[in-house]
Amino acid sequence: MRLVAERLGCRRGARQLFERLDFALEAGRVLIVTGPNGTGKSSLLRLLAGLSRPSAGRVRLEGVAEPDDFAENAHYLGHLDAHKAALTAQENLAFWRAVLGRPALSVADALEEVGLGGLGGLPVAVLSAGQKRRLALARLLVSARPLWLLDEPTTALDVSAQARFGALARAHVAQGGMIVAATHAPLDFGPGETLDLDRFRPVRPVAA
Ligand SMILES: Nc1ncnc2c1ncn2[C@@H]1O[C@H](COP(=O)(O)OP(=O)(O)OP(=O)(O)O)[C@@H](O)[C@H]1O
Repeated sequence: MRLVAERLGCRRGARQLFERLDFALEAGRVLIVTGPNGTGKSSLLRLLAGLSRPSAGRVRLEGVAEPDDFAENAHYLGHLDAHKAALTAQENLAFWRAVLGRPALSVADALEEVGLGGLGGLPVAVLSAGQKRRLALARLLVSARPLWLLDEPTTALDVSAQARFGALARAHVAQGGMIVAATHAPLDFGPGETLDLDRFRPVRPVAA
């Protein structure tokens, strides 16, 4: 499996954020996307997830049965955790496991993996910010999807949760998964490259 971006451009409102972006990500590799605030890291991830359209170029996933069906092969984890506050952690995760399909870990095992074993019966409303983030990350584990698109995945995580998630991410990559992660933090998710989005800002003509 291979994720390929060709001559990608992204416009938000009146601004061209980046253009002429090419990359190819192979199975078992990681792409860390960096750049100052506002360069378009989240916009790139949304674009890869199919939540918005590029202003130019295209993205494709090679080596899958339905090449255009990105959604079936990708997990997108944005800034928002997408939990129902009134439901318990277990109920939220069971919902996502049923909706996402391709079941992987059980709800109980996924909660254990992210260090939430014992808290599954609590309503999400009473969880701390870091616990909510851990629950969002557990979603990656209940449904098997090769491509993880992660926007600042370690926000609000304490040092041990960061290490724990780093190990889960490296295991995913070691099994042939792929990760594209936007981050300001140094993340070790396995072998791969760093993409500095700042290098793809549009070049403005110099005034005469
Ligand atoms: N819906 C929108 N309409 C207009 N402009 C937008 C929209 N969404 C984002 N932008 C602008 O696009 C730019 C890039 O935003 P984006 O969130 O992709 O940056 P980022 O690199 O992820 O930033 P950060 O490091 O702060 O998370 C920002 O200037 C933002 O204001």
